[in-house]
This record gives sequence, C-alpha cells and structure tokens, in this order.
Amino acid sequence: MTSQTIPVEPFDLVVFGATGDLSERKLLPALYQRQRAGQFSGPTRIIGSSRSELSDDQFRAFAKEAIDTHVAKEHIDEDDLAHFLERLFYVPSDAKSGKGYDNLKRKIGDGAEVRAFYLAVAPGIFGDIVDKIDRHGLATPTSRIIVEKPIGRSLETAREVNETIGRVFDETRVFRIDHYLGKETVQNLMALRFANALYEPLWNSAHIDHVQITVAESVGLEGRAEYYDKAGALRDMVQNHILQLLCLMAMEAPASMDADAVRDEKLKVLRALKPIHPFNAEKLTVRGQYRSGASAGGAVKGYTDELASGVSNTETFVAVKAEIENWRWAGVPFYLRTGKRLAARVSEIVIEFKPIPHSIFGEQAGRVFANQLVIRLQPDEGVKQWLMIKDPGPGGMRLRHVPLDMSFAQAFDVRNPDAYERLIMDVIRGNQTLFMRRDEVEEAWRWIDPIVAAWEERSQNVQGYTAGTWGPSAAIALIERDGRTWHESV
Ligand SMILES: NC(=O)C1=CN([C@@H]2O[C@H](COP(=O)(O)OP(=O)(O)OC[C@H]3O[C@@H](n4cnc5c(N)ncnc54)[C@H](OP(=O)(O)O)[C@@H]3O)[C@@H](O)[C@H]2O)C=CC1
Ligand SMILES: O=C1O[C@H](COP(=O)(O)O)[C@@H](O)[C@H](O)[C@H]1O
Repeated sequence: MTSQTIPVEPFDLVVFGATGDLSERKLLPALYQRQRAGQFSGPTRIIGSSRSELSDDQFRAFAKEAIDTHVAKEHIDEDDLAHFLERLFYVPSDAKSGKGYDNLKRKIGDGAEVRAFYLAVAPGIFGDIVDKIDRHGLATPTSRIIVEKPIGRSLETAREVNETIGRVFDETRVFRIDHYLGKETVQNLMALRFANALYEPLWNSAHIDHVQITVAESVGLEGRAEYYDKAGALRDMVQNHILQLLCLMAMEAPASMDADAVRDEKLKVLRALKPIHPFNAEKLTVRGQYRSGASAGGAVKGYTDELASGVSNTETFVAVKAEIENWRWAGVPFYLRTGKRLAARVSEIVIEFKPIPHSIFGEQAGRVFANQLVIRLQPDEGVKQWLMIKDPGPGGMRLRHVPLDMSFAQAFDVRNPDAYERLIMDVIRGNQTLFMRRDEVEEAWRWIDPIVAAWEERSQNVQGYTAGTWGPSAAIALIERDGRTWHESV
C-alpha cells in the first residue's frame, strides 16, 4: 500500500457551490479518484449544496457526467463509480436568505467525527455562508472550512474576508487553498532541496546568479471574463501561485514539515521581498494584454474581443523583477512571468548558477555555459540539471552542454494525481502544511498592493502582445537589460 492509499477516517464534506464549474471540473473528479484509490472508509458522505433545486439522484447524475467528462476513460471503473455516487447527497440552500440551512442541518445530523465545509462559491458570498453555518449550528468545535482563492483583491479586502471567516473558525481550522501547493512537482521542490545534500550548500547568492519562475498558459479567458477582468494576471496568479513558488524556492530549511514550521519560513521570505515603488515600477514590471493571433487550435481573438465592453486595461501578462532582501538572496534577481495565450502551457523554475571563475580549456573547447537546474512543474514534470561535459570522441577537448534528465513519467509509472486530490485529503487529515496561513496571504498582498498603486499612479498601460507568443517585447527587455535571457521553455 502506498501513502496515497492510506484510508482517511470517515468524513462529511459539505460542498457549497456544488453545481458550479470548480465542483464539476475539479472537486467531483478528484473525490472520485480518491474513492477509486480506496482512500474513503465507512460512511463517508459528500453533501452538495447550492440554490438549484436538485434531488440526490439529479446531483448524482450531474456528478457522473462531470466524471465521465473530466476523468480519463481508462481511470473510470463502474463499481468504484457506483460506490462513489452512493456517497453523494444534495440539499438546496441559499446563502443570502438562509433558506435550506435547516434541511442541511438535519441532513448532516450527528454525522461523522470529521466535518468540512468547502466554499466553492464566489468570494462575495463567503461571509453569508459562514454566517449561516454559524446561525444554524452546522459547525462543531472541530469542523474545518476550505476557502478558495481569491482571498480578497487587496490587503484591506483580504483582511475583511479573513476576519469574517475567523469569527466562526479559528485559524487551525481554516484551509486556504492554493492548488499549486498540491501539485506533485511543487512538493518535489521541497524534496529536492531538503532531502539532498547536493544543492543546499549552493543555494544562495554566492553560487546562484538568478532565478526565473514562469507560469505560462496557452488558454485565454475560458468564460471567466467577469472575474478575470476585475482581477488581472498580477492578482490572479502572482499574488498566490507564483509567490508561493518563490517562497518554497527561497525559504530557509524549516525544522520539520510541521505546518507552522513551513509557513513561518515562507512568511519570512514574503516579508523580505523588496517593495516596488511608483518611481521604479516601470523598470521592474511589465504589463501585457494579448491581441488576436494564433494558437495550436487556430486563430484566436484578442482579449478585448472576448469582453462585452470591448475595452479594458487589465493585464493578461505580467513580468516582474523581484528581489529578496536577506543574507541568502541579496543581489539575486528573481524574474517572474505569467500570462494567458502564450506560446505554450509550461510552468517551470530555472535556477542559473554563477559561471565558473576561469576556464582552463581554451577557445577551441567552445563556450562554457553556466550550470542550470530546471524544475519543470507542468507538463512533462521533471528535473533537468544542465552540465558541461566533454564531447565524446578523439577530436580533442570540446565541451558540450547536456542535461541530466529525470522525467517523472518515465521514472515512475503512476498516474500524476490532481492537486485537489491531495489537498482535500489533507483537510480531512487536518494537515495544514500545504495551505496558506492568514498572515502569508496578507503579507503577499502587502507586496502586491504597491505595484497596483504604482501602475495606477503612473498610468502604466498594458502593452499588446500577439496571442501565441511569449508576451510583450518589454518582458524580454526586462531581463536582457541585465545581460540575461529567459530560458527557452519549449
Ligand atoms: N473555476 C475554477 O477553475 C476556479 C475557481 N476558483 C474559485 O472557486 C469559487 C467557485 O468558482 P466557480 O465554480 O468557477 O464558480 P461558478 O459561478 O461556476 O459556481 C458558483 C456556484 O455557487 C452557487 N451559488 C451562487 N449563488 C449562490 C447563493 N446565493 N447561495 C448558494 N449557492 C450559490 C452556484 O449554484 P446556484 O446558481 O445553483 O446557486 C454554483 O454552484 C470561486 O471563489 C472561484 O474564484 C478558484 C480557482 C479556479
Ligand atoms: O488559479 C488559477 O489557476 C489557473 C491555472 O492553473 P493550472 O493548474 O492549470 O496551471 C489559471 O488558469 C486561472 O486563471 C487561475 O485563477
């Protein structure tokens, strides 16, 4: 039995927003996979809720459709699916009026020892639901709450959301999801750093020249214009996923994998981020917006063509040169970039080591490239350590730049579980290590807010880029000004 299949104790999971997009595409398929892996025990139940008046059977039909659509055929087992559907129930409820909450209380009854509430609804009704959970006595002293991003759109609004939740659930029972932390390769970053003796002595400004973090998407708005146009790439991706990656890459070794030990170290990194001000924002940040172009699937519309209004200054791409002001990282730039409708879907962290101080090989040996460690988060998850070696053969000492390549798909013949599978099971186990603590979320906003303010103060407009490219030319200039180049991700 692997750690993935150690059963968790029976639980009741109430999913608010059970008929929505997140539930359909991610939560129900992830829960089904855990059933299939044999992780559920006893009378575990998943109780869906939202305003739609569905019966249990109608919700089961919705879940079956979701699983048929979003789970690969070879992973669907009819017996497992039937057992999973038996665990599903549905109670209509309205977060605003409170209608249905008494029925929900009756349905939960004494229920299982472990009870969790998943807020898979728009952030605007988080407060209403928490309030109704409280007033209708749905929570026990050990109940947990799972909250989706975005947690606010600024430090002030994040504090409001956190206060609202904190009135009913103390911090040890709040699970703020950043699904990047549930990705296998992101957790592997910790394994790579702290389970190997090799890297840690080199993991500092004496040996690392710079770091690049890229989260590139080939998709566009995917029908989420209403949310996205108010958020933009900085709030949607940098405030959470990219800063979390940066923290795991840059933090000191925690004393253990204990949730607070890890989160304390991440918090110190966030606190050490050098603030970006209006006077240097234009030099350190780039905002882009895609225009019509091409993708693998053919011609695609520009961002504003997808909006009802037809106009917007919201960024769909952002690049930032960040710095961490502490002993380990002083003087090491962290180049961050993310965007929609880029040339490829690829997320990776590139660590470029400093060049050797002197080459003994002479010009005929060819260029000596600096060592690079490339951690590929998705797709084609793996780790590549680029090294210089001698070109084989008797032709003299010629050097070659080659990767030591560890592809997870080739090394392990197992399905790569979706982040939500791991994260939901961690909630049930009560393990908060891979969830964001309140102070982390607020500290991240403390660094993001001045960037937004600087853009507004300086009227820093978005720069157009053609869909299917790597973003605006200013993003290339951002790194090339420093004599460096973006890693070629494909
Ligand atoms: N979709 C995604 O890929 C991602 C989503 N998220 C976050 O997850 C959350 C949910 O997103 P998503 O699923 O896309 O949103 P949807 O708009 O698709 O779904 C919203 C859900 O909330 C229910 N709902 C709306 N109003 C009420 C109400 N007054 N009372 C009770 N239920 C209500 C809706 O059902 P009904 O109309 O029947 O009430 C529906 O089930 C958001 O916070 C989003 O930011 C985060 C990361 C990715
Ligand atoms: O949280 C979000 O993440 C997705 C990208 O997630 P991935 O797992 O597919 O890399 C992004 O598309 C979305 O805009 C954002 O809200």
